[in-house]
Amino acid sequence: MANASSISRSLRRSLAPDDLHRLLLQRSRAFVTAECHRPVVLHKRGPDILHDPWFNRGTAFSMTERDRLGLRGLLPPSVVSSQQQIDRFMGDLKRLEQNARDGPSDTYQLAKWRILNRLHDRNETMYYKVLIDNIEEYAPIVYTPTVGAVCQNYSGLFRRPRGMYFSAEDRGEMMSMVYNWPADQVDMIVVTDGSRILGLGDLGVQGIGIAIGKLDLYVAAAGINPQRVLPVMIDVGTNNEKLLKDPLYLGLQEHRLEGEEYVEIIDEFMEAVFSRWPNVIVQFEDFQSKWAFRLLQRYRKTYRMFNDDVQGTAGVAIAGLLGAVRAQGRPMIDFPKQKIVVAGAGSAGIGVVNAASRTMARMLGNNEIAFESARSQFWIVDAHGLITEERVDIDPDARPFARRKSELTHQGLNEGASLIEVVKKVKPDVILGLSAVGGLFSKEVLEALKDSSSSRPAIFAMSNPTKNAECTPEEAFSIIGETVVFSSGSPFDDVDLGDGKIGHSNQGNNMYLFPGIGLGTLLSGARIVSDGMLQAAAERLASYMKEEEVLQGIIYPPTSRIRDITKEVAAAVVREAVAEDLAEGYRDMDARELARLSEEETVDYVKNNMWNPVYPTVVYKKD
Ligand SMILES: NC(=O)C1=CN([C@@H]2O[C@H](COP(=O)(O)OP(=O)(O)OC[C@H]3O[C@@H](n4cnc5c(N)ncnc54)[C@H](O)[C@@H]3O)[C@@H](O)[C@H]2O)C=CC1
Ligand SMILES: CC(=O)C(=O)O
Ligand SMILES: [Mg+2]
Repeated sequence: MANASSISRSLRRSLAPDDLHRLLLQRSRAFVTAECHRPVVLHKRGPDILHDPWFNRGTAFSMTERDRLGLRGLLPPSVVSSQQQIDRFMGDLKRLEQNARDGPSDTYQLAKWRILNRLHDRNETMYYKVLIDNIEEYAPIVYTPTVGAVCQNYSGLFRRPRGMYFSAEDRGEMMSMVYNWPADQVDMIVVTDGSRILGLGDLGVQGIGIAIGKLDLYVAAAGINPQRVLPVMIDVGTNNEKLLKDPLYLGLQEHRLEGEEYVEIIDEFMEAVFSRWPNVIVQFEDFQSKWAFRLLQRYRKTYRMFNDDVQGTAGVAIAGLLGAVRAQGRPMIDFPKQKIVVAGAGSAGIGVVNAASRTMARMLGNNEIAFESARSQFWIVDAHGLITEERVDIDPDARPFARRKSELTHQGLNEGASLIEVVKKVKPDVILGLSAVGGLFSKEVLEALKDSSSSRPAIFAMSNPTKNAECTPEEAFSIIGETVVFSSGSPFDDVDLGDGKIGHSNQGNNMYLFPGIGLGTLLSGARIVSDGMLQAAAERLASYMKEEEVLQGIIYPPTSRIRDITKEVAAAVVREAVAEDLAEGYRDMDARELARLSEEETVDYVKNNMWNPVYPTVVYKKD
């Protein structure tokens, strides 16, 4: 490389002083420029580059660099300039100052999330030890409600990528891209397309936060090895106009793909991950309802997968509904007599009604009459009011539960009747909200519930995050009184009812089931996740609660017991997989050995296979 000193003596002599000075300056500029552009030879690829602060440039890596360096899929799809990176960082910093001046809000929770996230980046073992030992305090940070705010602010909070991103631009590349992930073994994938994150709507690529949060619980509650989990975002665009206009948004800045094009991308993703990791389990999370049902039907008989919002939520709701029956001092077998009003007919609401009516029907004899009788115990109200068979363009998934014309006259209700009217006329034992509408169980609705035919009406305000809860426990206990059984999707504190009495606030969230469903499927080696396995999980959660607890209105365990309950749920799933002849075994434990295990031995087997956050002995071996 030429430098200033390489000007020959004869040339120096032949030039006028000014010309020589100009030439020297020119040459020195050229030298500096050439030095800056000299390629840096890297001896690492993929994640090792992203974790090296000297070489990492995050989202500013161009697409060709991502391909050259094995980074495709390890970063959100948008390529940004270094100035945009700085703008994003400064915007985030300023927002924090602004919020702090306005008083405490999500900011305080987000600050905790940032500190935990930094620990997660530095030392996974320590991060999970902190999380497991303080799960009650930190589950609301890494999971709902704070994870909702994290997703909303993701582009600002983004520092270091976690997980994989498959975008519409990666069509035809996924089969090779999966090899950019460093781990040869992946047990659990949580995948989202960001189209319905909690009750916050379409957050596009920013929804990756929910997949990360769910996998944190897989590690903390189920003891899945953190080196074998993979959060995934499938970015097919977003219909969130605000994000589309945001220059700092990290996802594809185009509207969502629909129809067959969309399905082809998800198909390609499934083929790619199962081709590299044939034993992986894929949990679908927070897909908008129309795709949630369709993709579940498409894959559930061929792949080890389940949809948490449809199936996990259903199981948790069933366990809680059975708990509410017991809280009335009645046996679980009385469940089919409960009248249940459900607000919300999306993936979660319909998933609950489907599974709960099947549970009732089984208790009634599992025949056609039983199914008809079970169906008639549910009233579903959506954004357009009560769903009846007179509904024009009725959603096919809701159709089986539409109230019949003959029943309507008898009940004095009409198509589209409001929630208040329905509660007044039906006098339900339970109202269950999966509507994503905060405050939907208004004072009037709660007043109407006072006329419930139950001695202990139950309220499930299951929508997330906190601001979307259909009502708060304070509202429920103050309006209905101490008899009410209350649960919510995001955590609330118990309510002091005076005279030493406590109004228990249960957390009715699928986090009590999905970790055990995943772990049980893994340890049984079941090729699919059957209805029976899901039912076994729900029943184990229901029976986990002791009589004296449910009589006090405690229908779900506290988060502090989540590791223990997950172990029990996983063992129930393993046993059901064995009973259904679906289990193919795991590592040394083949199907025959699994079948020989007693109930107690199955629980031990699960416990022994759970990862614990302890530093392993590390030794150096030369290649
Ligand atoms: N606690 C838990 O474990 C879980 C909670 N959820 C929560 O459930 C909520 C809904 O989830 P999806 O079903 O997937 O969403 P979705 O958007 O598909 O469904 C929402 C439903 O609520 C209905 N709705 C809207 N306004 C209403 C109103 N004023 N009255 C009655 N119904 C109304 C809509 O018509 C729709 O049927 C979300 O907030 C989500 O966070 C979801 C899964 C698990
Ligand atoms: C808990 C959960 O899965 C949801 O709110 O979507
Ligand atoms: Mg969800």
